[in-house]
Amino acid sequence: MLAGIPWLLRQGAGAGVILGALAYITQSLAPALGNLVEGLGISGVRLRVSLGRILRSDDPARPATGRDTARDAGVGLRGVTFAYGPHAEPVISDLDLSVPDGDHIAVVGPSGIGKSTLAALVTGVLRPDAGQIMVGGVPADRLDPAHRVLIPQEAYVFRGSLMENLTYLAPASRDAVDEAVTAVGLTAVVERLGGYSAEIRSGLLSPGERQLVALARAYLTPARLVILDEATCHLDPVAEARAEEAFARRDGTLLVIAHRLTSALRARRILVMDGTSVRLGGHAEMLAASPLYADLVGHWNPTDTQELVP
Ligand SMILES: Nc1ncnc2c1ncn2[C@@H]1O[C@H](COP(=O)(O)OP(=O)(O)OP(=O)(O)O)[C@@H](O)[C@H]1O
Repeated sequence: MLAGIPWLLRQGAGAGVILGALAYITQSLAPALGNLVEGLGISGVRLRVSLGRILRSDDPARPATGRDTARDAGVGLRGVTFAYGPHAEPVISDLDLSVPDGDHIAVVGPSGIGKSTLAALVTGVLRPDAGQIMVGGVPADRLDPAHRVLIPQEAYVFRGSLMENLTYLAPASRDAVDEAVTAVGLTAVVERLGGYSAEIRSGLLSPGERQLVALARAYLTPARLVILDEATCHLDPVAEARAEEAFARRDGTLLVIAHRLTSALRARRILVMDGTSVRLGGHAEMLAASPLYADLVGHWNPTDTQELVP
């Protein structure tokens, strides 16, 4: 998709790392790349250099940063097909999907089936080879980034104060920050660090704590379409439930790429991607309609912390 992607893949960057980083670029974090301190599964310096090249690229395939205003946070896909190259097998094939404004959907499926790719398409980071993706009546790649926020698995924090990290995407009052911190379950971290003026530096935060910061940062934006792409995978199940429920209570549409089956049970509807078909429905409906989902539920032990990889 981008000139830098093959280079990044050769350096060992996974799809999630690349998509997450590109999503952050389209979410206005580009100026902070120079201060990127951690959250990367590969060499931060090498990734930074490559992303710098991508940002300077005149490649027309580069992610769009549109400015169109959505009328709501509904998502519609019609006949969407996407492959990672002209000769590659499509990851998404002729997909139709309608997610009304205010819906809460969990996306479930085996590793490598295309869940992050779907998230990147809806976010406008990737463009479909065929078909159309609309958010609130606007093509996804022309949407003003302020209308949606993607929180990828790789949670980025930056050199600067905790407050700067939390309010990077949108300015917020102290009360709003307090509310977001309480809602996603970041309070204990703020207390441990000694308050919002604490300086964030490499090694200070665990992966789970970085995810909580990224979640609170997203919670503070006005975006009404929120996409959590395994954004809580480093949290324990209780912390994950708290953070996810905070976003479910928030006004707008929530798409959760599920890391644990509990995310599916919390959602209003479940999108099951199993390679041959994509089905959408409630828990009971999916149990009856999707052998893959029934299998996942059948093997699920509510007392353990197993992940959603069949
Ligand atoms: N940048 C890329 N270039 C080429 N192929 C890619 C790229 N990113 C993803 N893929 C491939 O596309 C397919 C779907 O990947 P994707 O990351 O969307 O799956 P996923 O369901 O999110 O997986 P996981 O649950 O492991 O995160 C996989 O076969 C993957 O190897």
